[in-house]
Amino acid sequence: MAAANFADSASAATLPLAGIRVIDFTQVMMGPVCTQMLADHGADVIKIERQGAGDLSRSTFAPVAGHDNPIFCSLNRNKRSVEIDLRDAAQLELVKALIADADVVTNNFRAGVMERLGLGYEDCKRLNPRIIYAVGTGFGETGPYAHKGGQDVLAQAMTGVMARRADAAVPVSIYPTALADYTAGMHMVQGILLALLQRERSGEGQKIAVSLYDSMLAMQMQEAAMIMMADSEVNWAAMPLSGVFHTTTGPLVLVGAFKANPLRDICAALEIEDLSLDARFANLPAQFEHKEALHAIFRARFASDTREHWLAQLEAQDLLSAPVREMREALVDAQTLHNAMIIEGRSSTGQPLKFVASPIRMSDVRAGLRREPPRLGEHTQEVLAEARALLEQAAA
Ligand SMILES: CC(C)(COP(=O)(O)OP(=O)(O)OC[C@H]1O[C@@H](n2cnc3c(N)ncnc32)[C@H](O)[C@@H]1OP(=O)(O)O)[C@@H](O)C(=O)NCCC(=O)NCCSC(=O)C(=O)O
Repeated sequence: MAAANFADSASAATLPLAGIRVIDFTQVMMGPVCTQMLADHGADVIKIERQGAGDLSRSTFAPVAGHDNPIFCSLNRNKRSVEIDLRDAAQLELVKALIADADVVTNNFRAGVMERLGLGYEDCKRLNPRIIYAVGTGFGETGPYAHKGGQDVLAQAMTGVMARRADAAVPVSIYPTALADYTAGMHMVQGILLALLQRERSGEGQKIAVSLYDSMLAMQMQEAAMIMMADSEVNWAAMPLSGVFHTTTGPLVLVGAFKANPLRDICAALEIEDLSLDARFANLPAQFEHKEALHAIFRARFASDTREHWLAQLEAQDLLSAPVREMREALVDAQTLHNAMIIEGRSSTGQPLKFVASPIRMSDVRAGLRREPPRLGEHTQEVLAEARALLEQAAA
């Protein structure tokens, strides 16, 4: 039962993916973050879960298990949950009836799992030539690592992302969140939308595949081109006019870039002589060479006053700068609230639900919370009745 403060379900019909049905075999993060984006924007996402345990993220990491686990909740709003034993022939037939009538099938099992279940792309295409079949793996469906279990941190480790984080005091934020899962999940969304568009013209579906590994390589497109085309490493962390600096009231980050003479402007903000006139710091190569001397001057100035003071000074020079802060602060920030980035509801058991909203803003519609994250198997009877009706219809 939906709580009273949920978005009006009638408004779902106005969302861009209204009428699109997704049979969703995904679990943990890469797949669920993709299908939540589809669900937020109006798709009917039917989440197929293992009997008894369900999605691994119902029981991972968080202190609360099951339906109330915030990790699970953050990835599974606006979906229906069905508990199914895919090894049971009768239940598998019902799932196939759903696929025959659906638009999209998604999974992020290890390569080969869906084929062994009789639910590979060729099987699904035979059931429904219009089906769009989206696969997320760790490394690829074939190739030397296809058999390995995939996980976010492994993809970051193997593609150079982790190696880049050599020093915590740098203006690059990498690793300590599920970058690979989120990126690959968003690539999966894009692949599905592209295939939906192409289906408009061709009348046929197709398979799209993404992996954690490829997404991490793609994310580093600039650094990769520098290595392959100029045999040079871009080290954003070492940029001489950027860095994290400590003030009397907390750290700030300064990115001295995208200006004609950022060093002159930094000096103006710090109210010191213009160091860009000093031969040691006159150009970028010289600034690299004497970075330690430059940063010693910056550090001493920043340490002499408050963060608020220095941010105002830097902003007055239109220098890119920001406080370095905890996520707790960002979640209640005026810009976060202004952007409507938090959506709230209350579950049917009375649990407060509070999530980060879809970051995609559309001028005519706004995705919201229509369904609470489902209890395991909450919609089993309802969805199986729909599947039986589809089977009867097909037989008639
Ligand atoms: C996450 C995994 C390592 C989990 O590995 P496993 O738990 O060993 O699962 P597998 O995918 O290998 O296989 C699932 C098995 O469960 C069976 N299975 C699944 N669903 C059902 C149902 N409903 N009924 C019956 N049986 C089922 C399925 O047939 C397979 O059996 P068999 O056929 O007998 O094998 C892997 O799925 C994987 O590499 N996925 C791709 C990359 C990925 O998404 N990684 C997690 C990202 S999240 C992340 O990084 C993070 O949050 O941290």
